Amino acid sequence: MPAPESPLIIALDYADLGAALQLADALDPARCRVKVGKELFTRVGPVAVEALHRRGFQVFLDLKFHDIPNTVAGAVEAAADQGVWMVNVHASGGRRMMEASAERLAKRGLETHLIAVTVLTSMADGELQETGVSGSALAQVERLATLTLESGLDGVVCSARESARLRELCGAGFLRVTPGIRPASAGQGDQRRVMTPDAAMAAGSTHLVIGRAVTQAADPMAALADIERTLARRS
Ligand SMILES: O=c1ccn([C@@H]2O[C@H](COP(=O)(O)O)[C@@H](O)[C@H]2O)c(=O)[nH]1
Repeated sequence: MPAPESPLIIALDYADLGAALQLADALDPARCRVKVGKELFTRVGPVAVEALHRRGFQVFLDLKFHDIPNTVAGAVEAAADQGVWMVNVHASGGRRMMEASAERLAKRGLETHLIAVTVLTSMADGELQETGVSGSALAQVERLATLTLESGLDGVVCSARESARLRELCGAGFLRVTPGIRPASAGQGDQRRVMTPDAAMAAGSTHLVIGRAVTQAADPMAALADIERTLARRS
């Protein structure tokens, strides 16, 4: 299956495999990728990834590993052994953790993209400061993205609000995978640093992660088609 040109990654945040596959079966693996996150993976395990691979999807395994270097490198290797397209760690786990993970993949010649979460898109400046970070979310994202680049990873998870700055800081080839995408008509829910799909692309995001705007829509496929139309108008 050739890689989709689309930047869209649909987050299959479901509590059971049946619901996730029901949506996956309505999606076209030539037109989007899918994301398996903590809820589905904790309930179902690698079976979810296998079922999506059988359907031809490239899978982003979004487990955001955060632990000591040896443990995270082992988990990243285990994800890559499942053949996932992308896996991630928390950049706040530090340089040695990220380097160990990137080196583990390189040593085995595994082509899974490895990226790092900078600051969760659900956090605004005030909430971040409660955790002991004194500057703004943007300053922390810049710091962690630079560390991620220096540690040899392929890109970051950030908000689309930071995409333009990170393209400048880390180069166009450094992936900017952005959740917190909200069509103009959608509520922000628990997300804080949000952007619309077209604004996110204009800002320089390389990939857009979209969950509830599609999965919780009354008609998920119509919601997705609307997003695709918005993006097509840009090109
Ligand atoms: O900073 C982050 C990192 C990961 N996510 C994940 O993306 C989706 C977003 O879902 P929506 O329903 O579109 O809000 C979800 O799976 C998160 O775990 C994120 O939102 N922010």
